[in-house]
Amino acid sequence: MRLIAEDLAARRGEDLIFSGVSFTLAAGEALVLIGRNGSGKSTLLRVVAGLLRPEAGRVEAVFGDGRESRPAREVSHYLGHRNAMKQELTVVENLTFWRDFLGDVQGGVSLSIDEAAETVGLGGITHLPFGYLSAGQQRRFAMAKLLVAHRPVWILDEPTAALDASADQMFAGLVHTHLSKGGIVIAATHQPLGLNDAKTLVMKGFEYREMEEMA
Ligand SMILES: Nc1ncnc2c1ncn2[C@@H]1O[C@H](COP(=O)(O)OP(=O)(O)OP(=O)(O)O)[C@@H](O)[C@H]1O
Repeated sequence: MRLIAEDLAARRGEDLIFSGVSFTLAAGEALVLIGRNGSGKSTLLRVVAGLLRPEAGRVEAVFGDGRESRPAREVSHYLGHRNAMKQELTVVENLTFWRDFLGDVQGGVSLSIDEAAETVGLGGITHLPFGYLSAGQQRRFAMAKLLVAHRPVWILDEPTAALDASADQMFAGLVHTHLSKGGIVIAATHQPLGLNDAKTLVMKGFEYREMEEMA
């Protein structure tokens, strides 16, 4: 499978944030978005995830010889700044919802909720309401969401912001395993996350580009 973005443009409110963004990622490849605050990294990730309609262009998952394609959002996990979990529900209830809602794509194999909890280092507390957990524990369970439903594309927006070094290391391991199995990762991150061989895309933001042209 390949992830292909062609000539994407996106608008927030009145402002065109970027245009002409294209990239191709093959199985096992990662793309890291680089750019100052407000340059459009989160906006691009939300477009790829299908959470924001592009102003122009398209982003698709293309299979085999290219005759079959699906919108990228149908094969993607999105881990944004927020955890996307209900505070009142237990961890098991939250992860069960995501497992059933997202399902496994492409005959992939996912982990059970207990296995995923063990993998993020938090086996044994999945019966607790999500809201009872520490911020770091909550983030680790948000990462477990990536494991309970198999989706080949992981879209990650600052996934380890505010986490301790061991959580960084744990998550880098998850990313590495995902890529080694032929997964695709597109991320905005200031942590290395084991993405040393990743492709990079520099986001400049529209105002910045206009200023550069004027200078
Ligand atoms: N909901 C929104 N409505 C209007 N403008 C928005 C909205 N969200 C973001 N923007 C604007 O879009 C631009 C790009 O924001 P975006 O969050 O994509 O940047 P970023 O590169 O991810 O920044 P950061 O590194 O700070 O997370 C910014 O100028 C921001 O003010």
